[in-house]
Amino acid sequence: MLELEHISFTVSSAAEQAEKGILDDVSLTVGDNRFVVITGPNGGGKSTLAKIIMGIERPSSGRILFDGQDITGLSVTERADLGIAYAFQQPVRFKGLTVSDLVGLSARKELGRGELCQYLTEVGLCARDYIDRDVNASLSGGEIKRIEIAMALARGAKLTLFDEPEAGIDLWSFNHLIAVFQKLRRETRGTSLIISHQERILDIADEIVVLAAGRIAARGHKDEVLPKLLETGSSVNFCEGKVEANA
Ligand SMILES: Nc1ncnc2c1ncn2[C@@H]1O[C@H](COP(=O)(O)OP(=O)(O)OP(=O)(O)O)[C@@H](O)[C@H]1O
Repeated sequence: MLELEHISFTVSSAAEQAEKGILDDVSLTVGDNRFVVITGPNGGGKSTLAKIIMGIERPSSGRILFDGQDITGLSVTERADLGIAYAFQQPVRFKGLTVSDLVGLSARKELGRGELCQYLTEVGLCARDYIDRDVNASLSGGEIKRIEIAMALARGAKLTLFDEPEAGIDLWSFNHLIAVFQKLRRETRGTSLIISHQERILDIADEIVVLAAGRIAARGHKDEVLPKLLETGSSVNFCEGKVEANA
């Protein structure tokens, strides 16, 4: 279980010569084997929250507990050892490594060729064409993205964070991606915490969290939150950090 307790994050803004609040008193509990989607307007603080959960950024105040253990002061590596994994919004390209090296490294165990192929096929890549390919600039953004998701699947962490997995992939691959997430949810392969703007990903969620202006504006079962987000007549007051339906 992941518990965020009163997380705030501020940075010093040189331009304004003042502290800028990015996250403001965010508290959130995510149970085991849940499929939770965090959404909200650009700049609302979603990626920052993901980085704080990963250990890339430290909160200015508040605590993070994972399976009851306070991990606020732990490094990225220590958190990875506890079972927290992350698929980046802009995946990194590694020169000199093949796709199979990366997926194998991610699994942290020896993977047979069959297993490697299975992970690549799951994300819509023809395994034969990619398995021995170098991970370099010749791969498209969408291909890199799918390799990154295959790595996350191979890792099989207790908690996997996906930051805008839909970014930069075409419609065909997107359909595959939806199928991958549906399968992930069906097979309850650990907890998935997904940052997304995509309605079809929101629609798979057990729970939707709306983060706006650094605060949790709405949170609940998708059947409750999604209609409010989609309602044509709703007044979505993201700036003040709340989502409300018109009376
Ligand atoms: N280190 C930093 N220094 C200054 N401002 C920052 C820093 N990190 C994040 N921000 C600002 O905080 C806000 C939230 O950024 P964040 O990337 O978390 O938003 P987001 O909800 O993920 O947005 P998007 O949907 O566009 O990806 C943005 O205005 C961003 O410019």
